[in-house]
Amino acid sequence: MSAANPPSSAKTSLVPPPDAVAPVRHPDAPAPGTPLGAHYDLCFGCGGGQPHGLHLVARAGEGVSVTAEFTVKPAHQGAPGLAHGGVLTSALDETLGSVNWLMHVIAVTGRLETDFLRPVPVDTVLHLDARVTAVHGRKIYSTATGRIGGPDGPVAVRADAVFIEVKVEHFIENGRQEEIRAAMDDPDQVRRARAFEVNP
Ligand SMILES: CCCCCCCC(=O)SCCNC(=O)CCNC(=O)[C@H](O)C(C)(C)COP(=O)(O)OP(=O)(O)OC[C@H]1O[C@@H](n2cnc3c(N)ncnc32)[C@H](O)[C@@H]1OP(=O)(O)O
Repeated sequence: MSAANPPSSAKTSLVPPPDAVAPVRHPDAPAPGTPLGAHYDLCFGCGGGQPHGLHLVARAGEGVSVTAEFTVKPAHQGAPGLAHGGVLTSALDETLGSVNWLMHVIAVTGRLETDFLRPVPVDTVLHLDARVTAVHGRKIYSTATGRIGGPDGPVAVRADAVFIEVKVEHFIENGRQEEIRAAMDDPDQVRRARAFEVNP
């Protein structure tokens, strides 16, 4: 797609087309309850190497779903004492991004639409839940919620998304060489696979 010729809104719809199919869990996907770990140490969403990142921790769920937690820190404020909306959207984006690994697919966010239902104070644990609802070619349709006060608490944020499956070239051609080289040299084989689409 060229930047000068963006897709029409019909092409970026969050509603799966009628011939979309159900997502298929990869046979080697981690068992429900298994922590997924960071896909990249410097990822703003999940990496341990980002001091002000979200440090989001995700676990495999049933089917093609994950659960995750993110604790809102003072560095994540927008209004005094409240989480910034963009940060909450990042937490939803990261959780939705991680669920694609259960299909052993590498995908990037194409479209993400967030509803903000309740304010989220600093120190709150946001309990996230994301699942893939449908797949159509390279398009992956998914949905996520973020609850406060516990995993069964009220929904504070929710999002619907379309992720687009990409090949390793997406990162190699568009990323900075120094980070790409470092990620490729990562001794953790699973993390390397998740970043670069090579089945371990
Ligand atoms: C590795 C895990 C990382 C996880 C981190 C958390 C997730 C992220 O934040 S990823 C970072 C944010 N996202 C990005 O940077 C993506 C930037 N965008 C791009 O690189 C490109 O536009 C990209 C790859 C999405 C699509 O480009 P391209 O590969 O040329 O696809 P293209 O052939 O135009 O479209 C393929 C299909 O996707 C659809 N599509 C393309 N863009 C969108 C969009 N924005 N929304 C919905 N659908 C779209 C097209 O309509 C087309 O559908 P169909 O097959 O039915 O015709």
